[in-house]
Amino acid sequence: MALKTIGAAAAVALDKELMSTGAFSIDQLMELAGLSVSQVVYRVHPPHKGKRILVAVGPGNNGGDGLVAARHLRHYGYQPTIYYPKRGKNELYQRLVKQLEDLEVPFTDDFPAALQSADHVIDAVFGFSFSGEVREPFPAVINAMAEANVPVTSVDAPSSWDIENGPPKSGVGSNFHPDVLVSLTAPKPLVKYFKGRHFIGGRFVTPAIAKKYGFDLPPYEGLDQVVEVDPDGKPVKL
Ligand SMILES: NC(=O)C1=CN([C@@H]2O[C@H](COP(=O)(O)OP(=O)(O)OC[C@H]3O[C@@H](n4cnc5c(N)ncnc54)[C@H](O)[C@@H]3O)[C@@H](O)[C@H]2O)[C@@H](O)CC1
Ligand SMILES: [K+]
Repeated sequence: MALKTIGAAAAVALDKELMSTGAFSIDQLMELAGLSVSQVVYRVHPPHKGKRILVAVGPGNNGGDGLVAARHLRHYGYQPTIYYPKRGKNELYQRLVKQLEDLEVPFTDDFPAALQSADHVIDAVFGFSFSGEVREPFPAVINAMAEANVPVTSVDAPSSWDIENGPPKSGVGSNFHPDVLVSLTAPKPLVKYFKGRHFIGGRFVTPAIAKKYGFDLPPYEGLDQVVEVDPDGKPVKL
């Protein structure tokens, strides 16, 4: 049995459908996506392994998931730091920033320096709308994550990877292999190039939507917002 995936165009259509006929707001979906990411970090990197979490935040909704995850992690007792060089003008992003500021979560302009004192990194730079070559100021961030001595958890996609074809053959991102991936809603085709621990999150999909887009709902247990799966898509029992 192969792991079922959805391509970039299907991911965009599914997202739109949830927010139109599905009657969800973007805030709700982003909150649940970010909550999933925070639960994965708690599982793979519990606080006793080190509380300093550096979050690389991109300009779109993938970045928004990272901002939400950072807020939850702060409430779990971690010490997140945010790198957010291209801030979205959308008021949703501004509210997420305000919520972090009110929790006294620091923001940094120097990603490589912040990485020196981080215990874990969250890559929330790009998700399913990434395409082409990585533009400034993100090449240095991708390179730093590729060479990090601490584990990296990528949100929805390893940033800089092509959603269908995985890591670039050369240049920025060609050596970026994060340790952990949280696929939101459903895995994207790039998962076949990913070798680390793989989780599925985003516990908001109805059985009808999953059927329409041709994937299986993960067998979430109890209160969990995430399921770890093996390369065949079978749940990993802890
Ligand atoms: N239904 C879902 O699955 C949900 C998805 N969400 C998140 O939303 C993400 C998709 O968000 P968006 O569509 O806003 O897009 P992304 O966050 O994937 O990225 C778009 C941003 O990156 C920039 N960008 C694209 N290619 C670039 C390049 N080569 N160099 C530099 N910048 C580049 C674009 O200008 C845009 O600002 C998903 O991956 C997921 O993380 C959640 O927030 C909510 C629910
Ligand atoms: K990402």
